[in-house]
Amino acid sequence: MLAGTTPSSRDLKYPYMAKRLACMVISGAANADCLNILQPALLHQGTLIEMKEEFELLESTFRKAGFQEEITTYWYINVLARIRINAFRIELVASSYEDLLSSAAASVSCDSSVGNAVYMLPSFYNHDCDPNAHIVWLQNADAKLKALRDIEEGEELCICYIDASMDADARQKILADGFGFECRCLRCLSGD
Ligand SMILES: C[S@@+](CC[C@H](N)C(=O)[O-])C[C@H]1O[C@@H](n2cnc3c(N)ncnc32)[C@H](O)[C@@H]1O
Repeated sequence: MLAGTTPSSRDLKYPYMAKRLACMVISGAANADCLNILQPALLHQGTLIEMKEEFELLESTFRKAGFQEEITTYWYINVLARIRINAFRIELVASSYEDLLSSAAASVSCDSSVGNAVYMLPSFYNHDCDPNAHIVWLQNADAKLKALRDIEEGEELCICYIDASMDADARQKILADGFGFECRCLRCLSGD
């Protein structure tokens, strides 16, 4: 797991996590290729330019601090592209599992997460606007998978990446803008 407390601006979240990973790689605490197994986000040209500029700043900071150069622009962009669609917002559940989808929707809207992290196995769960499972955090940053209904043997486990209470157009827009895909789940295909 790659974790970090949330910086004040949500926009700073992903570069912040990438910088933490860079420090872990330089110190030998993590392998440089530890996120390579995860699917990367498709990045627009403007985003790539921003990331290159961020990396130049990071590189000059490391150089001033006397670190040998061990990471490259390519590495930095590769990491950010993976963090972008695989990071989870950690929201501790107060006391019960009741009404998990409402709780997830509330946490998305009020930005009350206690941090963000990338988890390897949960990163492989695809999205569904009518999910059969949900990731929860109880006392700490250990992610638990909770079934939301009975699940048939062989049925794919899917979680919802966003607030499922929104209408289909709003959901599609957020998934396209934030995750770079057109949702093809049954609920979206039915227009609900
Ligand atoms: C966190 S990854 C999920 C795991 C990924 N499918 C894999 O094989 O590693 C998120 C990516 O999976 C794909 N994906 C997930 N749910 C989807 C859905 N409902 N419709 C279309 N693509 C989806 C998209 O490419 C999205 O950017």
